Amino acid sequence: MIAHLNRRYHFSASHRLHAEAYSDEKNRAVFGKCNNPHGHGHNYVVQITVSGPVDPVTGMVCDLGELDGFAKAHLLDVFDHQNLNMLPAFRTLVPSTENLSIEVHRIFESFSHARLEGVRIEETANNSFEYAG
Ligand SMILES: Nc1nc2c(c(=O)[nH]1)N=C([C@H](O)[C@H](O)COP(=O)(O)OP(=O)(O)OP(=O)(O)O)CN2
Ligand SMILES: [Zn+2]
Repeated sequence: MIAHLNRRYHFSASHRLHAEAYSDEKNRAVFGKCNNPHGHGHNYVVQITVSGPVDPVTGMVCDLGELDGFAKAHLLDVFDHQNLNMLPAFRTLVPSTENLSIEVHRIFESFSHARLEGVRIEETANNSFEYAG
């Protein structure tokens, strides 16, 4: 019996949407206020979905503690209170939430206690993005 487990994590980070391939003028035209050189911040909400057989003894897909420990070490300790543009993953990649979702998915592919089904990130109350690999 396969079940899905969803878990939400929160971190705050700043970013600037800016493509090196574009001129300053085109960056301003494409990204608007999000191209402000001083950046701006978000309180990101990351939802991780994993799946697996329900263990007949524990009744669990996986122990939430295992997922929380992985998220702390590989997500929260890496992204919280950081400037996303300065992180290795986004040195040459625009830190849009689409790209952030793909990066977080890449990270959680290494979680070994259940199968990663997808990543959903809320950037603001109005914007959310999903990536399922
Ligand atoms: N396709 C994408 N478009 C945009 C992204 C993104 O990640 N992918 N991100 C942004 C911004 O980072 C921006 O900060 C979001 O701003 P905005 O759309 O204005 O957000 P809200 O509408 O929720 O906030 P308001 O204060 O109501 O404007 C932009 N586009
Ligand atoms: Zn933003």
